[in-house]
Amino acid sequence: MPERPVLQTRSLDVHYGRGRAAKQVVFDVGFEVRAGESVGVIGETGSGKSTIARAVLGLVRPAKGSSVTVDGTDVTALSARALRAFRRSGVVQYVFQDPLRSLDPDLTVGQSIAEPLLIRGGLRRSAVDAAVRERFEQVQLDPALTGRFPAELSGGQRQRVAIARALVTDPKLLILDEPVSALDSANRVRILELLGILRSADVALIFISHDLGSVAGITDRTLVLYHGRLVEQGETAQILGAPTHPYTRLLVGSAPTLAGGSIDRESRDLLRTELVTS
Ligand SMILES: Nc1ncnc2c1ncn2[C@@H]1O[C@H](COP(=O)(O)OP(=O)(O)OP(=O)(O)O)[C@@H](O)[C@H]1O
Repeated sequence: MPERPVLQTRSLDVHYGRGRAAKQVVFDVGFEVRAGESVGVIGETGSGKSTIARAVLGLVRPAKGSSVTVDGTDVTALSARALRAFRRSGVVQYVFQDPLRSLDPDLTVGQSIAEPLLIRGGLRRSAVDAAVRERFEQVQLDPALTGRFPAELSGGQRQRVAIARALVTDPKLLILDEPVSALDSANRVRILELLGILRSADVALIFISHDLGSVAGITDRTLVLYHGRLVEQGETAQILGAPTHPYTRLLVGSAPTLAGGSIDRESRDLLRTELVTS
């Protein structure tokens, strides 16, 4: 394993809004992800999972004193222009829950996969085409689909295209935000298998999910967020098998309800009582 983590956050605080309207949603979050590692991020709706991902991409500005270092660069210290260049470099890529959000409906899927390389520039057209073909193969898509538009594909195929597009810049860090939750169970399994294959490719993965079964299947370590705070982190088997924090115990105990996106009111009330008294 290389010495330097691909991602390191320290004292990460994020607020939304300004002045009196400012609301802190992430508090003092610190963690690392290394090359080849797959890290799950779990926590109920609104716990700050996507906000942390946005901070890694420089889409939200963390508070002073926070640091988010990606491949040796502290993104919190970059100017707006340098941040755009950082995102264009493709060192970090983000896959959304709904691939229709990340794919341009007016581009064929082949064009969509090529786009990040064309934006970054510096490659001949033949090299771009070869990279698109290679990624199609890597995500096990039929090459005959290259000329189709996103609307002409199934949800599972579209998510493969979104993953291929994310991989085409050879990212060091791939953030997957609920990548399987919009899919039916057969496609969900296929995409998880695919992500399992990608794990060996030395890409660091962050896998944000409500589905603890998926997290158990493809991550080495897991971070547990509760109201914007990192309450527990460790090996996934330990976190899901023998959680120590009361919130994680509740989350794991109510796993089936989490599939719906949020724990129920009764559990939440119980949790509050437990946390206050723990
Ligand atoms: N652009 C925004 N402006 C103001 N508040 C926001 C914004 N985006 C998110 N929030 C708030 O920040 C908190 C954390 O939201 P975030 O989307 O990071 O949670 P999450 O854990 O990813 O939730 P989910 O599982 O529903 O995606 C929530 O209270 C949310 O309402």
